[in-house]
Amino acid sequence: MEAIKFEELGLCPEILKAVKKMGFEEASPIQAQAIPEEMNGLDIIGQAQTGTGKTAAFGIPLLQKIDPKNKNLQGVILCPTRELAIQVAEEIRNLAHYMHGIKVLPIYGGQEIVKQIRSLKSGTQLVIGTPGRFMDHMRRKTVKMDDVHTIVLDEADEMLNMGFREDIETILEGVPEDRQTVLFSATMPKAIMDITKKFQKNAKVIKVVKKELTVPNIEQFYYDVRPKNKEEVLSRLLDIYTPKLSVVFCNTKKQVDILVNGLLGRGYFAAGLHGDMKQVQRDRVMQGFRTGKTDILVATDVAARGIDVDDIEAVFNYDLPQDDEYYVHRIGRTGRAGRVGRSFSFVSGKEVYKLKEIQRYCKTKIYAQNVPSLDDVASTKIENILEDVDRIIENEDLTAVLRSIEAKLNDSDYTAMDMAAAFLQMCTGMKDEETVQEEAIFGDTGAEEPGMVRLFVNIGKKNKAKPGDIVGALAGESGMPGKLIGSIDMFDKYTFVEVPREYAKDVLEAMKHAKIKGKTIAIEPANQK
Ligand SMILES: Nc1ncnc2c1ncn2[C@@H]1O[C@H](COP(=O)(O)OP(=O)(O)OP(=O)(O)O)[C@@H](O)[C@H]1O
Ligand SMILES: [Mg+2]
Repeated sequence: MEAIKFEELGLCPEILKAVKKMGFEEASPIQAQAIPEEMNGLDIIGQAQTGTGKTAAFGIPLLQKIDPKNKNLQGVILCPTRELAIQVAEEIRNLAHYMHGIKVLPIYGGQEIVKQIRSLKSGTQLVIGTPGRFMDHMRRKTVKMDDVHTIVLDEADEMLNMGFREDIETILEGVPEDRQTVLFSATMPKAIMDITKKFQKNAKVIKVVKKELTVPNIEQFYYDVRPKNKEEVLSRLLDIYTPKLSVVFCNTKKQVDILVNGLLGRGYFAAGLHGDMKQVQRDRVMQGFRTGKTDILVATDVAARGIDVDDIEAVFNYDLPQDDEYYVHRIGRTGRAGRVGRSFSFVSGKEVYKLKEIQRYCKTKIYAQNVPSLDDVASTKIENILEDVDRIIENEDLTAVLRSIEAKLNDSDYTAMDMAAAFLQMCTGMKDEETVQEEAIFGDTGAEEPGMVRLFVNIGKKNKAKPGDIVGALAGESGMPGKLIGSIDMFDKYTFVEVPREYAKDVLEAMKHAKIKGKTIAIEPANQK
């Protein structure tokens, strides 16, 4: 298809200017096809692959329809997760950058409702919200629905899924009947298409037709890995492919917590994201990931849909997703807006049949690969370093360091080869990075005394361990008797212990396999709670 320029779509000059500023050169196929139809006021069901600009495809025509002089609410965009609501609001704000008098507000649970009410009252025309919190405002009558002319369901299939459906129905009942209802997603199962009839009038289906549901610029691999080896295999793949940013999907919150601890213990900059975390913490994690302070996001499916972070180069299915659609959305966190990406899925035993089914659903090929050996990892590390060496020798001025090397050579019996080998050894060892990591791992864990780190110990429901037993186990396993006892408290199946910061990492490592009265216990930093 001929590329379509934004200028051909009849947009107002302010939006055209904003689109240029955002670096969009031409409209993506879904934008080219959906924007004109939406501007004609039609109800739309839009389906296009992940990362192909659906947000702007519904955001641009919606902004064009907002009357800046009218300070009432006019448009509502619903998203399944808080992080997505924040991100979509950001993209819409960028699109509205040159438009005056338009106020865009994300509202989601976990944020102070009083603050939201105040912002809503100050003349917000466009709200991007999660269904639960939006409904809350409808009930409190803190949103006025009379002038709402457009409602968008981003990730419509997810939102119309059983879990969200009632909320969505309630919201739609509160919106004036002559509204425009717009649904978008990368997947649109038939069952959902049937439901949409209830909410839309003569909806026009706009499907950017592609054979595969996943984007072709993602290389997809899978590995047969026993559950207990997953963490090790993940580390090897991270070391070999060195993705700038990666997302690792797990099926449970608990697995997210366990894996984050494991990766931190191995010296990676990882952080977890799941629904049991406080909102401030979720925001902090996303912020850290977007700015590259954290380079591995370990998440449940809360991060599977819509999340758009430029440098995600790899997605891992640490656990295979339960639903086929989720595979599409999860791996779609990479390979966005024409970039390349890789996905790695772990299967164990019979799960390979599930993977084959996913493959049929996506109409794509997922290639089997052998788990890389430690030798592979070591040689890749060396190759990468030697590539850096090429680049440095070609591009950088080395006069000053050459002088130091010369001095050392004159001063000793070493050859230049000896020194180069020692440097290479040092570079592959990564020892320094681990010490830098220390502070980042534990942060403020809420320990009473300075210099101490509070660790949670999960002793299991039926384990009748006492504080003394735990301290004993800690001391015995880590081989640091006497040093570990800061304070210890006991409540229900969780207890916590405070240990000196410099030992905290060793304790975590040692306690992975520790047993109290024959039962294994789990231990983790308190700031992960
Ligand atoms: N026309 C365009 N040209 C270049 N980049 C674009 C264009 N439109 C959108 N983008 C950028 O592409 C990225 C992906 O867009 P977006 O998040 O809207 O994808 P999506 O189709 O909603 O994906 P998902 O199904 O994962 O939600 C964003 O960073 C967005 O700013
Ligand atoms: Mg999207």
